[in-house]
Amino acid sequence: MTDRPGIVITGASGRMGQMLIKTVLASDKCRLVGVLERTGHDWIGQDIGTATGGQPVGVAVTDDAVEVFAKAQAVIDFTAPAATVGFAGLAAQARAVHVIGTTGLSDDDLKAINAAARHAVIVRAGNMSLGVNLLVQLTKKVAAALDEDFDIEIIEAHHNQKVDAPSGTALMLGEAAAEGRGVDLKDVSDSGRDGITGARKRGDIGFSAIRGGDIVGEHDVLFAAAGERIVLRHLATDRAIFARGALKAALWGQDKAPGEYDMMDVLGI
Ligand SMILES: NC(=O)C1=CN([C@@H]2O[C@H](COP(=O)(O)OP(=O)(O)OC[C@H]3O[C@@H](n4cnc5c(N)ncnc54)[C@H](O)[C@@H]3O)[C@@H](O)[C@H]2O)C=CC1
Ligand SMILES: O=C(O)C1=N[C@H](C(=O)O)C[C@H](O)C1
Repeated sequence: MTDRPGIVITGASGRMGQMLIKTVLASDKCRLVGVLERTGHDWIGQDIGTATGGQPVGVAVTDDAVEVFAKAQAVIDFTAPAATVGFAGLAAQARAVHVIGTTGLSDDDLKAINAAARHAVIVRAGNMSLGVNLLVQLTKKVAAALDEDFDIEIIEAHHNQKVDAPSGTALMLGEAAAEGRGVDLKDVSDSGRDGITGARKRGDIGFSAIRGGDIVGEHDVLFAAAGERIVLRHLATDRAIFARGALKAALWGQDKAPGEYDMMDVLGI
């Protein structure tokens, strides 16, 4: 039984942290060997089962990443950019697969993550669900088939606690649309319109973000031309879809060579 990979979950009390812990505990393909929270959090030292209102599971919440990563074959990390960059170095030192779901990463953060991937397997994606990763492929195909008579707009909606915009998923979709069109997203991205913006520039890829209530995550890719519109849509109604994808990535990464991978690699699509 001990050959099942040991998994550490970071951000144990977060929306995704709690869903990931549930998913790992319910799986017969892995073991939960540690859960991490930020220093000063009320749950530090408590059993994660009792902290979440259930029976003890024999895993105490810790704030010591070095100690807990040493027990891990994989670290699944949905936290915040500064935390994730630190964890990338520490997971690489422990030679643990690092599955990164955290979004809002800067170019410098991405460089640091890429450097850590020289020593260990990192799987990173702004969205770990099967549906969104298929939508990314569809977006690339549709964008390649249409010319700039079709304006591309990406509209996303999330809960009122989300701190980054556009969402990681919206950026994945934007990158896919830009790739399909053979352009660099940095040159055509248009987000945060406000005031007298002027007419829409032909060829731009626009982003709009809605924040409200408990929306789990909704993404539309709109191709709008004179006289017709195509809308590609993904609606997430349960965070379990992200947790399932992340666990799949953690298991997939066990026999891979060091490097940075994404969910397309994991799903083989
Ligand atoms: N790639 C994907 O499929 C998905 C990505 N996300 C992303 O995951 C991230 C987290 O989302 P939520 O769970 O909704 O946020 P949340 O705010 O509910 O949870 C984040 C948790 O990380 C903890 N944390 C922050 N710094 C830490 C540190 N240094 N050490 C240990 N723990 C630390 C916080 O205390 C908190 O418990 C966001 O960036 C979000 O966009 C969310 C859902 C799906
Ligand atoms: O913060 C969230 O909740 C989500 N974040 C990811 C993103 O930024 O796209 C994935 C999902 O949409 C939920």
